[in-house]
Amino acid sequence: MNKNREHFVTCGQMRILEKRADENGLSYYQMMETAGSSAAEIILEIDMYRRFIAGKEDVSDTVNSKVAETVYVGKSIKSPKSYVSAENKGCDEKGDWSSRRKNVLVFCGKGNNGGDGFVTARILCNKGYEVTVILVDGKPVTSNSKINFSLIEDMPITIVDMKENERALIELREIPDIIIDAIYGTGFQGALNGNALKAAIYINNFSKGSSDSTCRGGPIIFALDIPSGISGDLINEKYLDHSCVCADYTIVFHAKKPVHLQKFASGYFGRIVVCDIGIDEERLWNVEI
Ligand SMILES: NC(=O)C1=CN([C@@H]2O[C@H](COP(=O)(O)OP(=O)(O)OC[C@H]3O[C@@H](n4cnc5c(N)ncnc54)[C@H](O)[C@@H]3O)[C@@H](O)[C@H]2O)[C@@H](O)CC1
Ligand SMILES: [K+]
Repeated sequence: MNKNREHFVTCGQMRILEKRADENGLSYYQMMETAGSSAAEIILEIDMYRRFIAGKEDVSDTVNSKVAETVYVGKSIKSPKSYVSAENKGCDEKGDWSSRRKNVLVFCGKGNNGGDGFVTARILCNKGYEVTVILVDGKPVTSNSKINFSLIEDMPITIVDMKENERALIELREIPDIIIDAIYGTGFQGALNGNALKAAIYINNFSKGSSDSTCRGGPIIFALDIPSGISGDLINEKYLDHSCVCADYTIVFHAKKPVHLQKFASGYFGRIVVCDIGIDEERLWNVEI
């Protein structure tokens, strides 16, 4: 690897790495579980910290360095059901720190980025958050995303399908405390349209661009992997769709994608936190195929 430039992988390279990881003992399911659960940990940490210092002082730099220095490493993965019970045990200890249950809106697409969103939704629910999942493009279609959707269906999570209810966003009564964008990640190309565009407009109503939501009021907006509407491989400003989601934090899985390095798009990412999902890139590039 060239040490003089910041490390990144293209979306195509990411797909190859995930495939090789899956063939070499780290399943697609494990990677999704790690991505979603690590994202939940990061969100919990930032939210608790924000609450702790709310209104007292400007701590944006402290939060930045605290989060940036944290490396989120993949955990050993068990069966889907064992996760749910493990999280429930943690809930008694950690779920009661809030006098008011905080509202989380998780916008999920039908692909694997949406699958990450279901994992995050499940964990935040088990930690005592009041979670609403918005299905932007209807029910999930990828196999791991379907499994993770099935895990939240019986939980006390409100699930709203924008395909079935055109007024879904209008009917959202409360201003959320946290918004999670899990509509599109590395599988997206082009420009937002339809319900995804409506969702991005809804989210961006709350986003204040570069102003730091850790200190300002209103919901904190987290994007999983890439703010929806931005293509991961984009390197030409001409093709940037400005209706994309504008996040306060972007939680990037494994490594930055080319667009994360582009100055012209930096206003949409907020702070970037790169999160290890267990992929040993050096080894995987060298495995025999
Ligand atoms: N492959 C895996 O197992 C893993 C994937 N991960 C997550 O999965 C993401 C990639 O997942 P996918 O490859 O399923 O793709 P995405 O979930 O990013 O998006 C796929 C969907 O977007 C649609 N789409 C693409 N361009 C569009 C456009 N212009 N308008 C409307 N719809 C459009 C596609 O038809 C497809 O249905 C990553 O960013 C990451 O968040 C992580 O969970 C880690 C493991
Ligand atoms: K996203």
